[in-house]
Amino acid sequence: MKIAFIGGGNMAAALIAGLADKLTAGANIHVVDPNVDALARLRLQYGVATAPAADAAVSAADVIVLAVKPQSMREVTAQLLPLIDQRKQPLVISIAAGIRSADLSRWLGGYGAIVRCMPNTPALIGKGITGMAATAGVSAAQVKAADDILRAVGPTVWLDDESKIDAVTAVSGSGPAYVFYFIEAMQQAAEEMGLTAEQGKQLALATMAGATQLAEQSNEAVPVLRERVTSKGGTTYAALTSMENSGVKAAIITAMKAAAARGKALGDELGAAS
Ligand SMILES: NC(=O)C1=CN([C@@H]2O[C@H](COP(=O)(O)OP(=O)(O)OC[C@H]3O[C@@H](n4cnc5c(N)ncnc54)[C@H](OP(=O)(O)O)[C@@H]3O)[C@@H](O)[C@H]2O)C=CC1
Ligand SMILES: O=C(O)[C@@H]1CCC=N1
Repeated sequence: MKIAFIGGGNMAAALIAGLADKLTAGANIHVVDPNVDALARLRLQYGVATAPAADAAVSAADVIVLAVKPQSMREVTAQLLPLIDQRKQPLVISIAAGIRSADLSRWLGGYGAIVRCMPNTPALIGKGITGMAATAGVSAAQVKAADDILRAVGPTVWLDDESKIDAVTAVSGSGPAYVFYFIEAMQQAAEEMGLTAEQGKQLALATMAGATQLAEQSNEAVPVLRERVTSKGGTTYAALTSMENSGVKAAIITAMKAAAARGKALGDELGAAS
């Protein structure tokens, strides 16, 4: 399978890391990006082929992964339009937040074979998760190809309705940043209470990983696991009461809804702008 990435930035690099390792030899991956430094890094690390602009290798690809910023997508599809074989209909996978398949299809001359998906950066270490939705013009073989590609970096979750991708974006696409933010807060608190930065980091990371794995492996619901930590009148109760009084849970829910709303707004703005 020949895969062409359009855009070789953060998220493309995370996917390529997983793919180069698991799915296919690096030589079958071609990356297009105007940033020649980024291309040099990808060549060196993963042995992929690269080019500063879309070329014949894109025309020859079985799968084209659109991994540019949502704001660049209109321009990129205009560059790709003359290079894509409309009869062969190679699979187009977009990972961009907000951009809808219907707009991509229109920009690509009424294109049918589009899968929209939302991966996340833990893909870099094969621990990603991706929400996916296929348009009606995607063949069963292409659905499998899309699933194989994204599963090289973690599990996939297929959605019956593309509009749900905005919710996936808010949960798992942006999610790693919330987790890092929480870890940063734990580390800062650790230091303010007299631990070293290294101790704070070690304790916070092990706690995050341990609690997550416990939640995954336990038969009990997450609130039950939380209650198990919370002794009556104890330290956890003091912390959770403080969080509730500060509205932490409500603020997280509001923040995630803001992420989903931003995804929808990007789709509205950039789709309508075409
Ligand atoms: N980062 C994340 O955690 C996630 C990101 N996404 C989505 O992935 C997409 C990429 O995000 P991210 O990797 O973070 O962004 P980056 O800015 O890191 O990567 C985008 C890359 O595309 C390049 N580019 C710009 N114009 C073109 C062009 N015409 N042809 C080819 N390449 C071009 C950019 O070059 P230059 O810098 O020179 O402009 C840049 O290297 C976005 O649409 C985002 O919504 C999805 C899930 C998670
Ligand atoms: O922040 C963003 O817009 C992208 C999409 C999900 C994660 N990063």
